[in-house]
Amino acid sequence: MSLKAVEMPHAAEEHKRNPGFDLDLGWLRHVRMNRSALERRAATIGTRRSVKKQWQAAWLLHAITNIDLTTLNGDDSKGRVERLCAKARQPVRTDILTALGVEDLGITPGAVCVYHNFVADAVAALEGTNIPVAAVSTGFPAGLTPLATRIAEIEASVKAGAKEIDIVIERHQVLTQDWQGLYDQVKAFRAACGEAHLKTILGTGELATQTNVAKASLVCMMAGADFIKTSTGKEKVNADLVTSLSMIRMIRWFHEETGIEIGYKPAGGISKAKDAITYLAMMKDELGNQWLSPHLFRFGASSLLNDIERQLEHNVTGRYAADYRQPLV
Ligand SMILES: O=C[C@H](O)COP(=O)(O)O
Repeated sequence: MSLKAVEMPHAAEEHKRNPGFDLDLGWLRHVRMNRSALERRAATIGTRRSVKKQWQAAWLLHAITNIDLTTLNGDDSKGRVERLCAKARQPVRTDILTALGVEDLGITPGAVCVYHNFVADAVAALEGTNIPVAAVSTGFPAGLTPLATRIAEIEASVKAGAKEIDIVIERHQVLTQDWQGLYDQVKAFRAACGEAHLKTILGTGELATQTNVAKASLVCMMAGADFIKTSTGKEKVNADLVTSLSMIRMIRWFHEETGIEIGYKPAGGISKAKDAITYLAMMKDELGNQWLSPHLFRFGASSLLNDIERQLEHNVTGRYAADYRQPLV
């Protein structure tokens, strides 16, 4: 099998960061999302092309590079975080990689994502790799601790070695259309991040409308977000394709107006390899190939990698799952 045509991107690839812009309420007034139109479009994603067998493994290997390998549980421990980091170092069994002929590609996930208290343990466990540690800071998952506490939390996570900070916004600011309040907070979070990249979690399942999702996305990008992310994984409704379309269309619009490429991170409930391929197809169709790179696209996921590894094993043993004959090239 040849996997040469699929470029394996490097997580540390140089990329122009979002410098942030003024809050433009006039632009915000033009933002409207039509849920039925989004639903119609979402229903077509992944249905127009079929992935040939030999490309399935390539797409899945690529998807691994997009994963923020995550553990965010109340019973997390140093041992669990170290096991997760060991998995990040070797995300797929060597015998599977050898059978695929890709043992030399050095495939690793986009980041390891943990609570602040485990950042130092993760950094130590990943020493000698180029896998960054991402921290969920700012009172995750509700984001309702005092602002000064949240800013101090970001600073502490950066000091402990986090290269990426996933913050949560205050959902009520969106529900009451307090765009200035949201902008000011995200701008303060961006300043506290310094060189660390800022991902803004919107908690989309709690934002009531797709227009709210789109407006919150835009405000976060104006305030300097490097990524916009759907969910904490703790809301009742987490990532889905309809919400993803609202967000990535705002990424497209922001890029058209400013020239700045913002990353997208769907998170929560994405656990199947075939869903990963559907998301990649959506990114490719809506934003183009460059948005498949880990510096512009991540899955926030705790169990997706396990399913991808299982599917790769099926692939090398020639047992192709029927529902796996899916979209793409
Ligand atoms: O940001 C990542 C999510 O918390 C992970 O959610 P998951 O456990 O449903 O994959």
